[in-house]
Amino acid sequence: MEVVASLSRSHPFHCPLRLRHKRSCNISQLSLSQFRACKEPFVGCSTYKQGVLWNSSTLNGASCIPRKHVCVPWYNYLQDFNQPVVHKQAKASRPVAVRSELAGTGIPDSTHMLSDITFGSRVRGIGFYAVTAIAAILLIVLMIAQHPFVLLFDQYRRRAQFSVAKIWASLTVAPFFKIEYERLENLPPPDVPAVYVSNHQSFLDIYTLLTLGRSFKFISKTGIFLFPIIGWAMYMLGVIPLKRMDSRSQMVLLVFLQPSSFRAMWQLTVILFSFFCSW
Ligand SMILES: CCCCCCCCCCCCCCCC(=O)OC[C@@H](O)COP(=O)(O)O
Repeated sequence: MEVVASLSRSHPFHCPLRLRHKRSCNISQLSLSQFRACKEPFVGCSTYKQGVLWNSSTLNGASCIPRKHVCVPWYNYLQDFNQPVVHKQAKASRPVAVRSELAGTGIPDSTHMLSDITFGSRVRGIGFYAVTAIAAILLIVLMIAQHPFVLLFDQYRRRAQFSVAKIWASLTVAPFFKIEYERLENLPPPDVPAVYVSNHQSFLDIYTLLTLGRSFKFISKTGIFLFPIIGWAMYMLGVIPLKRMDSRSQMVLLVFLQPSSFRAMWQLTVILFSFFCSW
């Protein structure tokens, strides 16, 4: 997993985080762009052209898949926070190589065939989901119990809930992956408002980010809130819902990202996933 951080549009710097599989050298890449929106309000995206595919059947290894558009830069949306510019660029294509591959219609040399999925990989995939489900079922009780107190004493940052989420993510990841953090010191302090953009090459970036133990305000598509337990946890964590194709919902998000908005006042850190850039 790799993080790209930038404090200004002209002077980006890199602070990679790597998420390695214990048995292989495959790396799940994630890139984030971080900006102190209070000083220079803009949001950016990664320029990575390689996607990394993970699913329950391929936990034994990641398959790099080419992506035509990792994201469309958000600069055009947010050049002026007071007057957001409507992006006229053609809609970027969605990364559908995963589905194509499973349907046997993927890019020929991009991924392995279904027949390559070993029994061991299947077992590991099932094990991963079993561990994450059991951990979630146990920990959601704790989250529900402490939620009234969280709302009373820490309504905005919800640190206690993020601590539980960190435990959940750590318990899930530990048996299957070894997370190596590099240049973590380049990240701003937790109480500095910032916007991070993840290229969301796999769902593992969520686990990895949660292990940092920071009170991120994730942006999520609304459909995920419907998942039992995970959706409840997201609600209690204060995850911000976004209807991707709904212009009103998009505008609400843009207002939320303004430096003068509540985000800056609350000293929050926002996580955006880059697929939101390719509406
Ligand atoms: C005790 C249990 C604790 C559980 C904690 C759960 C914390 C979840 C953190 C919220 C992260 C939500 C991020 C969702 C991002 C998102 O919206 O992903 C959608 C993408 O995939 C692509 O969707 P699609 O293009 O439709 O395939």
